Amino acid sequence: MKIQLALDRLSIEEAISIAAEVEESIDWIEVGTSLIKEFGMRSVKELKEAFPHKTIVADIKTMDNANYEAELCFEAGADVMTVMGAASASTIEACISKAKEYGKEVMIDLLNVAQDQKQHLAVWEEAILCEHVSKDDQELSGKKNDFNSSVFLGKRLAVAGGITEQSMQNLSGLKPEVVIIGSAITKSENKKEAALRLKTLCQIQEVSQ
Ligand SMILES: O=C(CO)[C@H](O)[C@H](O)COP(=O)(O)O
Repeated sequence: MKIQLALDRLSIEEAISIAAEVEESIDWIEVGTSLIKEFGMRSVKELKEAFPHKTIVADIKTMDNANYEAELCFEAGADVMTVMGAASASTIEACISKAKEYGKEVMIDLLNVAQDQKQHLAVWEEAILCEHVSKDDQELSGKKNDFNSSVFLGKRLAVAGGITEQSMQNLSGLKPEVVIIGSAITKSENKKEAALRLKTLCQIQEVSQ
């Protein structure tokens, strides 16, 4: 299981500094949607320049205008871009084909995607499908992630949304390729130690699978 560090609601400088602090315990670095909205592609470019050896995920959450947004991400240095699973098939297909052109990857965000639609999305075997509990559902409706009840049909899975050291145990049945963790690291008093504990928990789950 890879840990994708989600960097949200930060300045670019803060994002780089946090990523540097926990670099050894994380695998992929996500330039969060909030950074992309606030600072544009400069955020992706500067994170890639700071961490050229890391996989950089541009969490652009494309809903339309796929070719344009995919080119923006990949030209800025992203290795993976995100597209919403609720977008049209032509939007998702365009992101995947643009990613192939650049030798890059696509993550499909399953926020608000019904189970039958997830089945259709599973045809994109090369893409990573991301089960996601939204910030608003967490913060405004008090929803907790309960990935235990998720029935996952695709080949490559990521999980995101309020994942903590405690909720990591809910992931054992799912065996995700990527665990996306933001606040549990970025808001921790000792980020380095929090990231290390999360990495250890991932390793324990891997050996027990
Ligand atoms: O995509 C996101 C918000 O839409 C976040 O990256 C994702 O939810 C992970 O952050 P956290 O662990 O803080 O919930």
